[in-house]
Amino acid sequence: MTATATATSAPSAIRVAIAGASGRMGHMLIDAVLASPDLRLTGALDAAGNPSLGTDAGAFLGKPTGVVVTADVGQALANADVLIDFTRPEGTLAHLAVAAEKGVGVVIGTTGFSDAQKAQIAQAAEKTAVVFSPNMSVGVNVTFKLLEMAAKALQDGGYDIEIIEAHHKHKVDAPSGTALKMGEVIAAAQGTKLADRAVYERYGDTGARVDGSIGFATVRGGDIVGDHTVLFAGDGERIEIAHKSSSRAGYAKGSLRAARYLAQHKRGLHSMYDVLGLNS
Ligand SMILES: NC(=O)C1=CN([C@@H]2O[C@H](COP(=O)(O)OP(=O)(O)OC[C@H]3O[C@@H](n4cnc5c(N)ncnc54)[C@H](OP(=O)(O)O)[C@@H]3O)[C@@H](O)[C@H]2O)C=CC1
Ligand SMILES: O=C(O)C1=N[C@H](C(=O)O)C[C@H](O)C1
Repeated sequence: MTATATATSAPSAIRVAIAGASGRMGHMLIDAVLASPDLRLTGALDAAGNPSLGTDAGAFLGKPTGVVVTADVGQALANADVLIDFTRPEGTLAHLAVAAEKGVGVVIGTTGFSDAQKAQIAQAAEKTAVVFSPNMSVGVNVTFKLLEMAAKALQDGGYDIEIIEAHHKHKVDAPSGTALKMGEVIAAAQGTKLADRAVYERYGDTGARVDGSIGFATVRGGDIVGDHTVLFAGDGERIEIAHKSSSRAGYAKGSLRAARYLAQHKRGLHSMYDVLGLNS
């Protein structure tokens, strides 16, 4: 989706603030919100020292919005129903703490959280509604479902599982949040835990592959938006389940669906499965 026109928002529009406003996802999200009549951009947040601070959030599109990019979380959330946050874990957690106090819903797209940080998100979701997913695209979430099915069906067939992901050269976390989630989905479908099976590195005299392990391989380069392939390697055959993003539009579109979903919820930790009705 590339939004081309600025829509006039309805009086009842959901008021949306964007964190990471000048980032790759921030720009996609601002463009998408401005093109959605049922949403209104009311806040834009970025890191202290970011060159966009003090400028109009729509300046990069040549579309003034009247919303000025700020590093002040309280100011960015003053008139917001929902915050959409694609920043870094420490930024997201700081924004979430303020949003939880104000009862502002939060869509968290940021990846790279530790287990302790994920527990903080769950705690904040007792006060406000949160959608937390390492991938907002409908296609990736359907891919998770396909992986659940494949992992169950192939469990006793001696298939070795490897997850290969590729992203642009600016990405700072590895493996991607999506790749980790794929590993979790597969492990859970097989009645196990990823932590007991994951192999994140191989180098030198590794020995033979450990049966039942789930291997991860990471590629970084150029402007690759996001590719994920899960390989089930058996005797005499291989199955590959892959998703490839050629644009960030799918992530933005899914995030807006999550924002609309949050406008109907007061608290609780929700996933994109909840938003998309994929739980059954
Ligand atoms: N769930 C999903 O569907 C998707 C998730 N992602 C995830 O979203 C995140 C952002 O990705 P992307 O847009 O490519 O990254 P960018 O680096 O392009 O943008 C991040 C933005 O957040 C700002 N930021 C960084 N640290 C902080 C902080 N501590 N407080 C406030 N703002 C901060 C950056 O400002 P500055 O440049 O000044 O540091 C920048 O404006 C990543 O974790 C990525 O993995 C990405 C795509 C899809
Ligand atoms: O950093 C990115 O770009 C992306 N990050 C997410 C992840 O870590 O899974 C989602 C998507 O793959 C793009």
